[in-house]
Amino acid sequence: MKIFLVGFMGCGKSTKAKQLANLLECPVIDIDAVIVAQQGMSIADYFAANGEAAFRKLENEMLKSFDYPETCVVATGGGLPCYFDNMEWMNENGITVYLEMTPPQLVSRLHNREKRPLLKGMDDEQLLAFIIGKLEERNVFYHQAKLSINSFDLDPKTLLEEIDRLKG
Ligand SMILES: Nc1ncnc2c1ncn2[C@@H]1O[C@H](COP(=O)(O)OP(=O)(O)O)[C@@H](O)[C@H]1O
Ligand SMILES: O=C(O)C1=C[C@@H](OP(=O)(O)O)[C@@H](O)[C@H](O)C1
Ligand SMILES: [Mg+2]
Repeated sequence: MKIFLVGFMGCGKSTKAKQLANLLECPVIDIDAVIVAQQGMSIADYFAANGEAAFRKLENEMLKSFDYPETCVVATGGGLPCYFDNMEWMNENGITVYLEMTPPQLVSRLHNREKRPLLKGMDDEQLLAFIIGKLEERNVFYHQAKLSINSFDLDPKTLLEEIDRLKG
């Protein structure tokens, strides 16, 4: 079983992927971390050097070419499901889970904005407006996930139970 976690920046994909993988005793793959390791630079530096379009192409290639173990948990970047046929591909190759949060909940989790090039320099008010607008564009992709669940207070055991229920 491959579990793909999707959702907006700050919803907890990277953190929950590690927790779920711990519970399942399986490997965790964070696509952003794989890109950082392969490119030898941070996501922010990659954006600055090559631009967003190049990053989208790279994450698409990485998503599809990675040699996934049979059982694993995959944390995607917040934009990944919204480009090319990535969402469709994840639905064909595993169980997709949308970790949902309200815009104010997301703002409260996004302290480290310099690490995320799309959020660089924003104050709380600008960030809230940005999130509301971007979610409007992105929700159509995120909602293609097999399971949608609010992740603000979600403990990994409950998340795993919900995923197991889905598998039937
Ligand atoms: N349960 C939690 N309670 C408080 N802060 C959390 C919790 N889970 C994650 N965070 C923090 O929220 C931020 C976003 O989490 P992260 O896993 O990086 O999200 P994503 O990968 O979806 O962008 C990080 O600073 C992380 O430390
Ligand atoms: O939403 C996005 O477009 C992005 C989200 C980031 O990942 P996180 O969602 O883990 O922050 C990272 O891939 C990049 O900064 C772009
Ligand atoms: Mg992440």
